[in-house]
Amino acid sequence: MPLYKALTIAGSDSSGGAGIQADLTTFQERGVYGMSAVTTIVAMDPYHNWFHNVFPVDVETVRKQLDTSVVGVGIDAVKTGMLGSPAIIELAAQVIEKHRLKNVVIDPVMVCKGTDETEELQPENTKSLREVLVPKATVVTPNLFEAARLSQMPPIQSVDDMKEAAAKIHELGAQYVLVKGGSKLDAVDILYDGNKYEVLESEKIETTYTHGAGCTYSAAITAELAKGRSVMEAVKTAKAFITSAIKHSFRLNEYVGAVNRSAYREHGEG
Ligand SMILES: Nc1ncnc2c1ncn2[C@@H]1O[C@H](COP(=O)(O)OP(=O)(O)O)[C@@H](O)[C@H]1O
Ligand SMILES: Cc1ncc(COP(=O)(O)O)c(C=O)c1O
Repeated sequence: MPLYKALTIAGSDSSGGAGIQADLTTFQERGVYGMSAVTTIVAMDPYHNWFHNVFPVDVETVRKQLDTSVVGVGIDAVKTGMLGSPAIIELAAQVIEKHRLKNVVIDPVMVCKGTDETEELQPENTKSLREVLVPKATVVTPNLFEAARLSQMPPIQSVDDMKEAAAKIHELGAQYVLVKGGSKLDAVDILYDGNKYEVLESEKIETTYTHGAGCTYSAAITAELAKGRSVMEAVKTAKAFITSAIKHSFRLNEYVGAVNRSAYREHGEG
């Protein structure tokens, strides 16, 4: 069997549900070898309402990690998650450009579930994401909040708004835009390639245990692209994978529940 390799450039989620922990376990579930460059460390405060503290890693340390996988090993696909600072966003864009990386999935993480989702964690990153990194994406995967920020639209409230946002984000230079409706818009996602809107639907699951959903979804897309699948095939497989992971999600504590990345292997789509 050929060995397919994927890289995640993302934050570490100390609670294990999202971030690089989600990405590497998803790569494993999808049969792809995973490597990582840690950009930030997120710690949740168990004494103060699960408050998220974000500790950035310095740019040179990120650069050395990227050299390890990109130059030292070689990769078939890459995804970015929480990047921590404009300097790290720019570094990721430079590495993609310099090494002509293919199969680039940009998950433009701006908020964490379990926090107030109207509160953007690092607003200074949005400008760099729009201008520097999104244009390099094979696929960019914003949720509703992130799609509004990237498209500079007011809050997104309908599937038509999602389509409008997808078109505006496509104009930034991304090849495909995947806007995720999530629990607010009936788990409908819109995939736009500049010509056609594909509507991806799944059953909406009544749960708040969705920590790690976005990371897991974009990591599954990345793994499928690493194996040579088309964007459409990759997104369809990843949608089935994340729907099963949400269906079988579990409680971590009084604040949060995480998606279950072994669910698709254990239960299929059921
Ligand atoms: N309650 C739910 N039931 C089914 N699918 C969901 C639910 N919530 C989110 N999803 C789906 O999970 C994937 C990740 O989306 P979302 O949770 O919006 O990402 P993020 O973690 O970036 O906010 C998308 O396909 C979305 O439509
Ligand atoms: C390091 C890191 N990346 C990404 C996220 C976003 O996670 P989700 O997949 O739930 O949107 C979080 C949320 O806590 C995080 O801690």
